[in-house]
Amino acid sequence: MKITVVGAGAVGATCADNIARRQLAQEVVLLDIKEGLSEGKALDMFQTATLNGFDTKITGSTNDYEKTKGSEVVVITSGIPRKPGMTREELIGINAGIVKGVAENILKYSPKAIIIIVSNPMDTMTYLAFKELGLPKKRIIGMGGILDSARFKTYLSMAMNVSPNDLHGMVIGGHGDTTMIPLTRLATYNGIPVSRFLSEEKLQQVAADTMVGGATLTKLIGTSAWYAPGAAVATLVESIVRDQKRIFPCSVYLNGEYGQKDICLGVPVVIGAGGWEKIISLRLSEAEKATFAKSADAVRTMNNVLSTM
Ligand SMILES: NC(=O)c1ccc[n+]([C@@H]2O[C@H](COP(=O)([O-])OP(=O)(O)OC[C@H]3O[C@@H](n4cnc5c(N)ncnc54)[C@H](O)[C@@H]3O)[C@@H](O)[C@H]2O)c1
Ligand SMILES: O=C(O)C[C@H](O)C(=O)O
Repeated sequence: MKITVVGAGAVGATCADNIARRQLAQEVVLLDIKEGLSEGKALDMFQTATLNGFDTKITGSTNDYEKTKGSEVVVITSGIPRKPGMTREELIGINAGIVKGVAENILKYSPKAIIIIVSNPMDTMTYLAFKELGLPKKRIIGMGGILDSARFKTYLSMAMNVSPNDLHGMVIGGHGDTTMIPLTRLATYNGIPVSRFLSEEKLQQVAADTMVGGATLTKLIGTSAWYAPGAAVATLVESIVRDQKRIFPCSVYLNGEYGQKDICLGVPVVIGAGGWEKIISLRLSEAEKATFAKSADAVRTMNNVLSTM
């Protein structure tokens, strides 16, 4: 198994590190456009092999796609992150060109790869990759909902003072400050609805904190987050590589599901060796359906910007 991570910045490097530590591949290739960056980070990371107990080979590459040849999974993190006060959507002007160019190069050397899109605005970048590459829809997966759900469970655990590992909950819809939908009604504490433990007001606060989770970190750090994003991508990769058939909310191409067509948006999917294998249809309330439709409208507006570029 060979996995390529494009972009050796904060998220890409953390993702490669998590993939190596979990021994998900024989080789991880880290590629970046910046001279020497990926080679340096790959070597530094490989020097942790005897310390962290893995033997995955980590190779750096400065824009040489030949080294990525035959990758079975490719993660695209290349592109600029937002600064405090910005939205993810503001990154479209620069990141669309980067993602398009990178995806085309990847396809030349790894035509059978499952491609994971991380660069923001993620839902629109996933749609762009799907349209440009012409690959089967199940091989294009946008990562955002796994991270947002991890944040949702973290905020729930802080509000309830319980282990996040006993909490289950999902965030669907767009990966944006105003487009994500934390499904508070369906969240449970080991199968028991969390509404039994938190007031509606507290639950709404958890949802609001989750939605601006990325913006909160960007304000604190000065650039966007990487530990949880890198781990979230590795968790997605693990379900593919180990064919685990786990259910995660991911941005996938919808063709009528959830009442939406011709859009990539976060919905629960089964992730296995084939990429996203099946969309799980949730029984949403009328209010949740309306919020999902609104989220789709906002993402579609961003997708329409692509045709003006
Ligand atoms: N989907 C998510 O959940 C999620 C989470 C975190 C970050 N992000 C997004 O991921 C992206 C990367 O974030 P980061 O913090 O790692 O940024 P970063 O600036 O640390 O790293 C980005 C890297 O991409 C490289 N790059 C730029 N153009 C390239 C090209 N054409 N080919 C190869 N490499 C290229 C840069 O040299 C840089 O090293 C941003 O767009 C950010 O918004 C998404
Ligand atoms: O917040 C960002 O801009 C980066 C990423 O999408 C995140 O949610 O951490």
